Amino acid sequence: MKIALVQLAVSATKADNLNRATQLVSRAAKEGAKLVSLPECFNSPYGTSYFPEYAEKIPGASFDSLSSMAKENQVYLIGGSFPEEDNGKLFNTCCVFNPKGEMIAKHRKIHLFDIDVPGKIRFQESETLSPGNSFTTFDTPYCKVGVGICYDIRFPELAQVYAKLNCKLLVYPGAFNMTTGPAHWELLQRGRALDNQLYVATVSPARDTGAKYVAWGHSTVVNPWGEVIATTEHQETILYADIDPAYVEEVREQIPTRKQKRDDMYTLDWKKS
Ligand SMILES: NC(=O)CC(=O)C(=O)O
Repeated sequence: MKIALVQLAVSATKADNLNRATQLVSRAAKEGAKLVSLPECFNSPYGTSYFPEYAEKIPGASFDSLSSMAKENQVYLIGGSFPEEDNGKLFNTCCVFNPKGEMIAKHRKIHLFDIDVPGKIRFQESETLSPGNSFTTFDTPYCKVGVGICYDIRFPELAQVYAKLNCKLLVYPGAFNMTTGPAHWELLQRGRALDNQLYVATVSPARDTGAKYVAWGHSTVVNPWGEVIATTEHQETILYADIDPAYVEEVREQIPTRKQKRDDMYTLDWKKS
């Protein structure tokens, strides 16, 4: 399965973001991608003050555009994320569409990005957002896919649950920054991929040095062996990679850690379906 990660240059103008996303998804499909992903906050700048202003209901205008992009281009589309308003609460939400344009999954960021690194970065998503409470997977003809958003990648248990649910590819739309990006972005992806012996893809917005929150960029794909098989710098681009579900099985047979877990000593316990 050829996948395409759209590292979109996100501006403060929602209509421009939607137009650029439409063009780039169409270009990715013409290049043969079967699954395309947009980045976190693909239609608004990333920041707690922007979330209330840019929030939309689901369904709504951005939802409709994403649905059309998937249908017109006959692709599975992971719609990055946008701020969602529901019953007076805001969420950082990713909608996933099948090639008919139907929504087949919706992920609300489970782990909110609340950090304070003195002198570097303080960010408190919980100032305006509420967390999601569900796991998100969907089926394609090629393999099952698990979805997380950005900070979700820091929680190995989530990736482990997805691996147990038989996902062979995890996709994280995400916007790391100039402090945590160089330090942790690739390391986390390789860790999640190697621990769970599956593919991990991350999709960042392009870097805008004039923005309040400067994204690291560097959208990347890591294979089940822990190798980076595709990556890029920080400009707007489309990153392509081939996902081979048979290779996941091959690696799992070669190094059978999944069968060697000591369930008599520890188990992964999850409380939601
Ligand atoms: N923006 C995020 O949600 C996460 C992030 O930047 C980090 O974990 O670092």
